[in-house]
Amino acid sequence: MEEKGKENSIAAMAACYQKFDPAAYLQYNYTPPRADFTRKDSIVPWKLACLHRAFTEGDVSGELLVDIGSGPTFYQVMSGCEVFNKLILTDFLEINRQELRRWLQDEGGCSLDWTPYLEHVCKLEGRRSSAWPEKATRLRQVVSDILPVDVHCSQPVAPDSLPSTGADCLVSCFCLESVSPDLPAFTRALGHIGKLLRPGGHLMLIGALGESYYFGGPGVRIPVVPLNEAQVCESLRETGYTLIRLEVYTLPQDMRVGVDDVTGVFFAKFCGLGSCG
Ligand SMILES: Nc1ncnc2c1ncn2[C@@H]1O[C@@H](CSCCNC[C@@H]2Cc3ccc([N+](=O)[O-])cc3CN2)[C@@H](O)[C@H]1O
Repeated sequence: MEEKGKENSIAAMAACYQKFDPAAYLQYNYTPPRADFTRKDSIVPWKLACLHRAFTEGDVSGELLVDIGSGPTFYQVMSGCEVFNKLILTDFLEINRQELRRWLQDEGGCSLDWTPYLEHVCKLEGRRSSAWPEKATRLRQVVSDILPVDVHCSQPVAPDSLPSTGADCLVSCFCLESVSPDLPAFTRALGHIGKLLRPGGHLMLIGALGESYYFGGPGVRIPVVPLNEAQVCESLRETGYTLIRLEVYTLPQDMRVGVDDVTGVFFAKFCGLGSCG
């Protein structure tokens, strides 16, 4: 696609996000049935289990974890916040960065109660679920910044906002495929964020399979580039990542609630350029 065409399709995607509604988005995806902690086959417990295992199996370490495209959610860093002493959250929209700030400042007015998530991750860690306030304190302590990000820029975050050596680990959930007009744009975005990672660092990626749209609020239909597992792995291989593990969740019928046409979710753990370690 010509340069002008690429710019136009990315600008059109950015325009879709101007009506994104964090509260509605959280309601659609982060409440039952998709976030039902009493059900083994609910999506959110599956994602939290993947993240817990990936962060605690011994090969992931360092100082700095960066979450790319945090949206208005924290679940994706509730395991990583125990491993890293510094955590940077990022999002494209100020409205999402505000939502993150509201919870971090613990001043009330948040759109979602994260307590059941904190309790569940405590249990995954072998702790009592009543230890959730300590986990909330830990998460609030390690978050050092909430930055604007644009994965379509060759430099997705402001220069000097990360150490020159890069992040030790990146996590990104449901972002790249939801902001890329097509597969080449998805692959380019992957390359852009890969430059934020130190050699041998790790990338944890959660994304939607077979999704062509989702609702980011009432009537806010946002296009998504439909991906299958092979395309995800090919894009990551092209970008120089080494696959450590790929896990796939297929949505049961009652998890298809009309807010998107996603058929599956993938969790992928990768190691960046250079030796894994
Ligand atoms: N250029 C950009 N660079 C970086 N971030 C950007 C950019 N543009 C927008 N953003 C930022 O990226 C966005 C991230 S939210 C994207 C939602 N992804 C789709 C949605 C998610 C979801 C969740 C759960 C489940 N499930 O089955 O449980 C399924 C699904 C599938 N549907 C948003 O925060 C925006 O602010």
